[in-house]
Amino acid sequence: MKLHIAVLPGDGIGPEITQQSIKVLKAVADRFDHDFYFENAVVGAAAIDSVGDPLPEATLDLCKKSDAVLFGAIGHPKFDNNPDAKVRPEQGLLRLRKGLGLFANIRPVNTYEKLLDQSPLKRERIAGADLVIYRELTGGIYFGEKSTAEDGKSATDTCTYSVEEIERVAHLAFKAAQQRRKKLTLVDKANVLETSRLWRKTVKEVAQAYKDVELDFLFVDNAAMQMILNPTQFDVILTENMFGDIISDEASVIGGSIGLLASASVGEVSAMFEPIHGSYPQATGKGIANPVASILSAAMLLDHFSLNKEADIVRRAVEISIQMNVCTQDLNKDNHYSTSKVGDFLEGVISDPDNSKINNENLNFGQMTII
Ligand SMILES: NC(=O)C1=CN([C@@H]2O[C@H](COP(=O)(O)OP(=O)(O)OC[C@H]3O[C@@H](n4cnc5c(N)ncnc54)[C@H](O)[C@@H]3O)[C@@H](O)[C@H]2O)C=CC1
Ligand SMILES: CC(C)CC(=O)C(=O)O
Ligand SMILES: [Mg+2]
Repeated sequence: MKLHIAVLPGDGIGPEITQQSIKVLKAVADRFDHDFYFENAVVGAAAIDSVGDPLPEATLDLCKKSDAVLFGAIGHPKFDNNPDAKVRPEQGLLRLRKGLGLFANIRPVNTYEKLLDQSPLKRERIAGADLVIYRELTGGIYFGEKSTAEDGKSATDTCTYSVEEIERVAHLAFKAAQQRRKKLTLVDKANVLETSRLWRKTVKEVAQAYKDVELDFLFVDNAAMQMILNPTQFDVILTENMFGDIISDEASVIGGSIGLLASASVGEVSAMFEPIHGSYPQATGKGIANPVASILSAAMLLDHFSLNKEADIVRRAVEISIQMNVCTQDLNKDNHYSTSKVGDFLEGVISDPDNSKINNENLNFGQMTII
């Protein structure tokens, strides 16, 4: 398959983790005879520094004409520490999501046996957790009108949702639930927010077309608690933009590190693949950032184009690296590997024509024979 992939490394650890995903995708392309073409563009603080705009037109154009976008992360402390800055890196990401119509952000959360004791949560609470968050991505309070009073003494952000915005992401979430354990939990704050009441009403109506899916509801404050107390109760979580942003970072604690959590942002036309974490500025250039969230996002890219065998191999390689402790310091304190060494290892596993590691029973996971 021929794929043109726009690469937007962004800021902080963005470039170093994205580089590992490209290594992995190139290894996949070599092994399976695909033609993947990569073209870079600037976004975020890097784009503000170079052209004064966090999402230059050329970047958006490249993304629009590419088959997919691989996104790193944006954000820089010089903006985080300056509330008066009018032009900000995060605007680049929000405009990109809006400009590409990426209304659904899909964030899978699972556990690895080897890491069950790495989580601050007890093994028995998290073992078997396997959920996916469908986060609405182009509406809600992040995109509503904002203002600050002239005297600087008050500020406003508005949260707006339309039925259509809710319906389109809800359909995707219900379809995902049908392919999984057939349970969908809507997370909202319908006891307080008008928009949440619209979500409940609309999602109940959408549910009529998915009678095989059990629908339940949780207020977001309770959901935040349940995520930690009993994450195995969840299958598909559907929620609005800001709640999804928050509970997915929280959910990353289950797996052991936010450096493992991947996502796909999809719309009618475009698709972008991005780790859920940010630019982790403290780690920039130190080789300590976990590249796996980005690499698993690349696996979601492969799935998006129905390259499921290829995506499985990438996920399998990640399992092997975790099983063999080939991990960055967030997961392996004593004997950690650098960001690029983890990438090299995964590239090696994927490139091995004999699948010696992939098919090695001693590595102790379910059988998967790659032909
Ligand atoms: N999608 C994006 O580009 C996002 C950008 N941001 C931006 O990133 C900057 C930093 O924000 P923070 O709140 O510190 O969030 P962050 O996600 O960058 O980092 C929070 C913590 O998570 C851990 N972490 C994150 N990525 C990791 C990785 N790959 N490997 C190992 N550990 C990792 C680190 O302990 C870090 O201190 C800000 O400017 C923020 O606006 C934040 C979230 C998402
Ligand atoms: C700019 C932020 C909305 C990015 C973020 O935290 C996310 O998408 O998870
Ligand atoms: Mg976030």
